[in-house]
Amino acid sequence: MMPIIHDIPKAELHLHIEGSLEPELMFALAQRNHVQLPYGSVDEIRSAYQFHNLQSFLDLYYAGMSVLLTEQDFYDLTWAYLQKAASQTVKHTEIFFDPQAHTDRGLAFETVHDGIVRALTDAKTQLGLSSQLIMCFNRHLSPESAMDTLHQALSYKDTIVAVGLDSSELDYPPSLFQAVFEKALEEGFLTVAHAGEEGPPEYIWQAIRLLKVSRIDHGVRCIEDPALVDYLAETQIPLTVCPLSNIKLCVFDRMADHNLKQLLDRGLCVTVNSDDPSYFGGYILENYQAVQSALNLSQADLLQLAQNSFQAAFLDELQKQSYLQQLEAIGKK
Ligand SMILES: Nc1ncnc2[nH]cnc12
Ligand SMILES: [Zn+2]
Repeated sequence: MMPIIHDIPKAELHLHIEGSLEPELMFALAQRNHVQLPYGSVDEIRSAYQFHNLQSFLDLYYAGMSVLLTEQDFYDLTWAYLQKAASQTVKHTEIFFDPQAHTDRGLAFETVHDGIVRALTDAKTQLGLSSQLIMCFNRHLSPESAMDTLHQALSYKDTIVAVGLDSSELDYPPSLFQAVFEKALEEGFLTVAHAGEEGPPEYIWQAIRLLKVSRIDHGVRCIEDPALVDYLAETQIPLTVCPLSNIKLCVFDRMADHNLKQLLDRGLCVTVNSDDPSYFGGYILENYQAVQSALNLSQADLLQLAQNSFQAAFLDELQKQSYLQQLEAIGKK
């Protein structure tokens, strides 16, 4: 491995906290909460993680969450991810959570939110790791349910910076959620959306034009529309790309086929992220390593990716500049 991958400061901007639930913790929480899992061992859980598309993953992802019941469970889940991220020199992280996947099981919004935020607060003081929290609407659920969830989030504007859109993409275009996103923007939230992971470039255009997103999550199918690629290069609307996820969910057959390097060379603000690290076989470091070796990335490419991650982050200008200067200094060594 190029040691620089571990050592450079990085921001992670596309991480579903529920997707960082490792089989060991899933097992431990199942016992603690007396939840019956359809697996007999940690190994059995791991071997079930074979996916052929996004939906085949989502089915297991939502089932795995059944072990998360208390505020302490959400704290433990988040704390485990934050420790791992800090150990890989992640300095800033922007975490997605899926409130509807929990409130639909009868948990209180507050239970989920408070456990996550308590861990984020501890990470700032104990690990020197800063963060933001992004609340995702599940697009397989109705726009009415999303609006209801937005109303619940209005009391948490101090801790939730943005709203996002995730879950099954095909047949659920961003346009369905235009009214919810308009209301979120009016209330002062930033917006992001998963688009162009499995869905067509048109969904990326809709996310930009109708949902007024600050970033596109995934976005790799933009390459099919040259005008869109030009637009993304010109506006520098970032893409939070998740290489190992894309291979596990068969968006690309092999890492050597991934278009990250093409997009980077075209001048897009591409970032590298882990998406659901427990399910896809690696955290941010393993994602950087995988693209570096499969696509022959240079040290300059790696520094550009790290620089993009801070450029694309919801950080204030001063903090951004401080990380960008650190990266510039490493580049000059
Ligand atoms: N890769 C992904 N795409 C859409 N929704 C998700 N939820 C968790 N991971 C996701
Ligand atoms: Zn995602």
